[in-house]
Amino acid sequence: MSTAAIIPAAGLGLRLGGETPKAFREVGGESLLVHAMRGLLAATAADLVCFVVAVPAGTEELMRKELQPYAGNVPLLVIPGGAERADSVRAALEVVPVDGIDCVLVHDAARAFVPVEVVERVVAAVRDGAAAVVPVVPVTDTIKRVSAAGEVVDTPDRSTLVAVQTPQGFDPAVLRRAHAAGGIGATDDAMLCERLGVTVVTVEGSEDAFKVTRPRDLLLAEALLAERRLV
Ligand SMILES: Nc1ccn([C@@H]2O[C@H](COP(=O)(O)OP(=O)(O)OP(=O)(O)O)[C@@H](O)[C@H]2O)c(=O)n1
Ligand SMILES: C[C@](O)(CO)[C@H](O)COP(=O)(O)O
Repeated sequence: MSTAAIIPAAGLGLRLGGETPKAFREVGGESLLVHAMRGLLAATAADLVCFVVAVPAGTEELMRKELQPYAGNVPLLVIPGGAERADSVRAALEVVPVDGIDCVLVHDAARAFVPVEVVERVVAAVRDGAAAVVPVVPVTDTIKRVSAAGEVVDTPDRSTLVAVQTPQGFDPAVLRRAHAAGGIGATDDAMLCERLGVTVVTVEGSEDAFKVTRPRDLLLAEALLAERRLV
């Protein structure tokens, strides 16, 4: 059986700023898009990659041809994104084949530097029978719930909190059912599965799987790549 990887990369990157869409911002001479794909391919965790991108209509095939050399023989799909991240993932689910695929990874292009071992842990957990799997890291700040007025409502016990990353791994049928049920405000795909009552399993993530969101994250990404080149 095979693994299909969906790489949501169609965001506007508003918090990052700049003219170039976030997924195409380069770090170490390569785009976040390519870095993200490399991480999945290094874990031999993608037999098909579907990029969901924000490019001018009709240029998807050109983008696919530009990306294909980085993917070797792994077939690529490139499709336009949707208004929200969940819409982009849902669009990918409509083109990713059903037959022969027993694991779907959904991996943010913005989390371009996820270590191979995290990807491997996610895939292994899906292959071990988990319907939904998320990589997580401990929370280091105290997190408080606040009211609309900005007043603290309560402080969840930090030991019960984790920060969730990608790639998230799924049984394809469960992920499709979760997206079909939909619901607004889902900031990750696991959340849609939770709404169906699906058990979501956690595996150890990594600080290196941070999400490039703000300008300072690009500095961190450059430092991370430099560090990796030293070892
Ligand atoms: N409509 C959208 C929104 C987001 N994404 C992707 O989902 C991932 C996580 O989203 P985020 O980090 O929020 O990216 P942006 O939405 O681009 O960032 P911002 O909120 O700052 O605009 C990114 O790889 C982004 O490209 C997507 O494919 N389609
Ligand atoms: C999917 C995600 O990376 C898990 O932490 C995160 O929810 C994406 O949020 P964003 O606001 O779309 O960056």
